[in-house]
Amino acid sequence: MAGKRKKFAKTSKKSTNATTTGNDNNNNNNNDNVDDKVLKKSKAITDDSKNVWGPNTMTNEHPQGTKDWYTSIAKNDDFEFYYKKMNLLPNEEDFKKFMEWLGKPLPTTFRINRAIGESLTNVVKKQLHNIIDQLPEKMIVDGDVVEPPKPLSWYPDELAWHSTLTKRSFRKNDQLEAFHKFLMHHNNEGNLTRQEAVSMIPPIFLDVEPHHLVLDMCAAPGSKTTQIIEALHANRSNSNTTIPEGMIIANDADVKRCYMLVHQTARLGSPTIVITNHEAQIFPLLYLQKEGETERRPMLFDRILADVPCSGDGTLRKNPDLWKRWKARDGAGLHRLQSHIAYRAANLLKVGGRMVYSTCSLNPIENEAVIMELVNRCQGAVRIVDVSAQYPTLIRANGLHTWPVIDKDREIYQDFSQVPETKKKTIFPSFFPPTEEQAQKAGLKHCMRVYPHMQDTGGFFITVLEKVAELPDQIGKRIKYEQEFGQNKQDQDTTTPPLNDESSTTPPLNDESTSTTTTTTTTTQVKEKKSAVHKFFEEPFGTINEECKKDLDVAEAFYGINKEFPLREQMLTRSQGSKVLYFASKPIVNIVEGDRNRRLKIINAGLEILKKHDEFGESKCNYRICQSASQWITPYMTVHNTRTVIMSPNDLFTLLRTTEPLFTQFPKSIEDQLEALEHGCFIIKIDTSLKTSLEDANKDKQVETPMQTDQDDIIAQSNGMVFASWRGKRSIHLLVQKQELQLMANIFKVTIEHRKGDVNPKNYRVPNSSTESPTTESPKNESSTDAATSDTL
Ligand SMILES: C[S@@+](CC[C@H](N)C(=O)[O-])C[C@H]1O[C@@H](n2cnc3c(N)ncnc32)[C@H](O)[C@@H]1O
Repeated sequence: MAGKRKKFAKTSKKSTNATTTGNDNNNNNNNDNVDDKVLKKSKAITDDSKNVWGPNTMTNEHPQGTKDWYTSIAKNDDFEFYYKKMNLLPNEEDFKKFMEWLGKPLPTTFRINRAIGESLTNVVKKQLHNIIDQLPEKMIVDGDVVEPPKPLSWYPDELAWHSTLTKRSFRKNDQLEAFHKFLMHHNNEGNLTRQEAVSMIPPIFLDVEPHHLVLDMCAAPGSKTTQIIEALHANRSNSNTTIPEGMIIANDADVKRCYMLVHQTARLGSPTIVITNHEAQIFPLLYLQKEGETERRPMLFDRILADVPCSGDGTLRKNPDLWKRWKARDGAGLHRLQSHIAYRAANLLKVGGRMVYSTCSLNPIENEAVIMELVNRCQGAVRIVDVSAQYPTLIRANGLHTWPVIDKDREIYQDFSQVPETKKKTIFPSFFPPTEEQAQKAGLKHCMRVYPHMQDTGGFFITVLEKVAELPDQIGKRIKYEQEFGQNKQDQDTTTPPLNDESSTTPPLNDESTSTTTTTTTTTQVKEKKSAVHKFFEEPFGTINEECKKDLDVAEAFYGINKEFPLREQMLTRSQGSKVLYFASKPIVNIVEGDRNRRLKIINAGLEILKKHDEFGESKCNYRICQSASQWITPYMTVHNTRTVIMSPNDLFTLLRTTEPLFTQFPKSIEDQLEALEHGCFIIKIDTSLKTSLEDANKDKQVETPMQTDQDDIIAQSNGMVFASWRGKRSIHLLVQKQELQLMANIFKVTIEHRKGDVNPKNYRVPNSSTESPTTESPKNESSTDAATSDTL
């Protein structure tokens, strides 16, 4: 596969790569309110994303964002009282440091997206090292010593970086200009994702492999989802064109935030993703049909991430406004929802599978208490995994074994018997710590706590769990299922035990309080509640019909797509006769095919691969290739087929510089190929090894050569790039969003020249095969029609 395959699936100029956040869970313990709060928070996240580099609250004009401002705002007596009593850090000095670091601005951290392919990853790393080499070891900005960016020691392959530099420092120090430009440029390009360091931890402990079926239960805005997608594409390299076997379902209860997920993941151009809109605690059981079997069987996941909604006090450095609002009851109010989600995760996990439970909260009621509740409820079927040997340079504290329960009036209870009747509606037995013996038996110390002062980050809680047996209430259901289908045989691979279905899962937690609880949301109430955020209007996905298959026969012949490409088998559509076809990995198609999976509320699945182009005029094939999927299909287009034209980086400059370059603007050999090409869609592939010979060819033709030797790194980025393009009468047009082309032109330092005759380059007119003029022959409004889709660079 071309090393640059992802390069062409980027839609994001300003990524909404906000890091994880807890819910804004003020003043109540009713889980139903989560949704409204989430909506508000979702707005906050969108707004945050505008501020691409530097702490979110930072502006240059306002004292907000200065060190002193942080120190002054970082105060909340209740918070300090609560966590002191919780004995979070028994050593007084450590607790002091913890409080002190919570009052400091959060450094900027970013991740190089591994999914961009090996060669581009190396180019980005090399550029970064070059910039850092030019910086002094220490710089003074605003009287403070600032250091050049450093890789996070614990993150694999130098892919995650940390910098104490902020927007403010960039503006105040000329030496930092190159670094600032690097960040802006690669962030816009989708090569980097800004993400809090601690938020990168859960996915790396999930240990995702390319064939895995993964569920990300609370996924929006999607920074961890993108990490998981990268792991599913881990085999992606220049030489490996294999289409991934695995899949990730990225789910969120908030439909608006699901669209943030669509946007965030579109940049990666992956056929492995499905975005769904369910409450995680009642995520439906899906059914897969294995090869050679006639019946569908319950589908269990290899990996599940439960990055649950939480009170979010681990994000105080990033969201200092939270200091004013922090309340002990915020965490308590989410405990039961978190427990339900964790139990549903355990339910949907394969035996032998791994799940990670995480929060950006420091509160044991949302963390260890939830884990203990899960372990107890699963009666040995789920165990906490000791991962202390993994990522040893990541500094972390052990999970707590004990903690008091403290209410809003600062009353402290050591066990449930001390709780007055009036408070039993809000304080549950599962809030309380286990006995020391139980904690040891469960391995509670293997939970991980990351505190701000340990390595200059936010706070996070992470626990890795493994399912070692079927859950007690799954066993009876499996036997019943096997009897029903006459398959009373043992599954050898442990992957298919039937389990709780949506309707029968997440029964109330097994604590005595459940029956007396009136204010806590039960599963039934959750299901019955039709909140506005759950309205779902998406057209369902389905497989393609016979008529469409006939069209695909034509497309196959037209583009010279070889039989190894699953053109019909891995194709989805939203309605028969729809203009768009989607390419998806096998398990996704399998799910969509199953009638029993109809209740799955799919927002998006796979990626757009073929689109009808009725309005484009003359072509033998009804479908054009979408830019987002061109990286996947191009390696399967036969070399001798004329619908792939190999060009040099010089030709790329010509393509970028001129909105619709004439065939005659290219070297003779390419001009001839373009002349010989039938009208319609084709693929341009950039090959940097053609550089020298085509420079020579350009000389003969006296074509300007914009390439300069000091641009080598940038030029290397173009190797393997593929562009869906349109062959007109005498000129060609890239089927790529206009803004993406502009961005590329910026990267390659090319000024776009609009040729005489480009009346309105933003709004091309429809080409007409009989009357088209060479200067205005491209598809109508190509860029803007695709703007909301993933059909982009
Ligand atoms: C901590 S954030 C997740 C952050 C995300 N994992 C990331 O890394 O970008 C929690 C998410 O849970 C969602 N949420 C809240 N209640 C939920 C529920 N019952 N089921 C599923 N998602 C829920 C919120 O909309 C929010 O997007």
